[in-house]
Amino acid sequence: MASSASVGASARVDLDGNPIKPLTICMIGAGGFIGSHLCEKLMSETQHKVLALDVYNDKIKHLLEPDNLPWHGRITFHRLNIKHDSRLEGLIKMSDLTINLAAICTPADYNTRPLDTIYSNFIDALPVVKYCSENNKRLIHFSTCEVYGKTIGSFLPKDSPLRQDPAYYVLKEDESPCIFGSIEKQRWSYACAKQLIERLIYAEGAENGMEFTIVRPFNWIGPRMDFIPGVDGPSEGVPRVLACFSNNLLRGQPLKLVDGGQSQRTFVYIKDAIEAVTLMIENPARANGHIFNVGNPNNEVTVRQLAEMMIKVYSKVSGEQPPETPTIDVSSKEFYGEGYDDSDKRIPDMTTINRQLGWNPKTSLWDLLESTLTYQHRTYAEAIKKVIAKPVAS
Ligand SMILES: NC(=O)c1ccc[n+]([C@@H]2O[C@H](COP(=O)([O-])OP(=O)(O)OC[C@H]3O[C@@H](n4cnc5c(N)ncnc54)[C@H](O)[C@@H]3O)[C@@H](O)[C@H]2O)c1
Ligand SMILES: O=c1ccn([C@@H]2O[C@H](COP(=O)(O)OP(=O)(O)O[C@H]3OC[C@@H](O)[C@H](O)[C@H]3O)[C@@H](O)[C@H]2O)c(=O)[nH]1
Repeated sequence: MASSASVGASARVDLDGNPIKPLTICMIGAGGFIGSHLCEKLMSETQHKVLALDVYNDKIKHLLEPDNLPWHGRITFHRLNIKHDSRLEGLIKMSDLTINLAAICTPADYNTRPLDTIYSNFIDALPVVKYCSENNKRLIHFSTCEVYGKTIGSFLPKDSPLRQDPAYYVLKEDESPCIFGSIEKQRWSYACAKQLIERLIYAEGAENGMEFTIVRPFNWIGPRMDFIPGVDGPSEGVPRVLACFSNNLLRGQPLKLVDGGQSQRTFVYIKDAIEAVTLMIENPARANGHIFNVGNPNNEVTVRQLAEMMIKVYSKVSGEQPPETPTIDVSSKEFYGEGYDDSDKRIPDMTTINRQLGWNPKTSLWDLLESTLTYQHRTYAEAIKKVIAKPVAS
């Protein structure tokens, strides 16, 4: 099987050996964490054109300027909010493929801004699906591993041996149920909105023949994820865990473990995950009609173990001593507020993506943290020193 990434740009072939035709891709949410890495990959390794739509472009500025970049003319930025912009349909019509990444996707928002979360993840995605269906355009939609919610095993007694049986916790696209908490646990507003848009896309495929692929990312992490509060984001903002812990490390503060850091996650390096998305883009016959878990089942840790590893790696890359009190426990109510709840464990089943696209992640958790924290230190350490030195206005 020929790898699409291993051959030169001029002679690139898909997984079945057919030459890859250059596509025009309408990428919505291109200015975010995943979008910025996908744009980088598409510009440096392929001949595809990208219409990059977002309200911000800070994370892709290096791809847009200056004019003499080798991919000049293949990427154009369109500053627009898909909630209310009549240009959206035209841009989808001009493209061969639409990729929708736009979303509110930070857990601190799910229980505190549930309306914005539901609108962003369901209502705002509706016109994108409609325009793709009506205009016979292919759609790659970004959903989430959160649609699985909690594992079946989490409902078994604590000492049940069945908890060790993968049948009770491995998450399979075509078999696992979606298990959310009660309505007052507003954490699940995001997962529920994502689930309904998945069902709508699936139904468009079944009833109207729309060509679609749904991606369920399992904690993709790497450089440019979210923001560092008080530097390139609001001081009171709460980003996802990688940026929360990076912020604590940069400031020499203890890392906060929500409810003791007992939840488990599998983390995958963004650059590995982007390889999977590129395969989906360039192998429509293998990707259409499928839902794909994209994660790294070998990189499982509790949040406490993640914190401990990040402390060690940061000390290595920065040359600084770890904080005297490395971690502290905080309750979820104190950290996220009322209505928070959590996924207990997230191991992706890899059968579908292995079979359809032959993809496997490569990077260990230690290695991906080393490159990511090197980036965080290089990008933010000086800025943090300045913020800390600034006298607080009285
Ligand atoms: N990073 C992960 O591990 C992860 C995990 C599961 C799911 N996802 C999903 O992947 C997608 C991308 O995630 P990300 O980590 O890059 O998030 P991100 O927040 O970095 O990127 C989302 C981008 O969408 C843009 N956007 C939001 N609403 C918009 C609107 N109305 N109009 C125009 N642009 C808008 C934002 O400005 C942002 O740049 C999301 O759908 C998210 O739910 C990501
Ligand atoms: O400072 C912190 C931040 C977070 N946490 C914990 O770390 C874990 C991971 O938190 P993240 O912020 O990365 O978010 P989650 O993994 O819960 O959800 C994410 O999963 C997939 C995507 O859809 C979203 O990007 C997001 O919802 C949670 O258990 C959270 O409670 C801490 O213990 N301390």
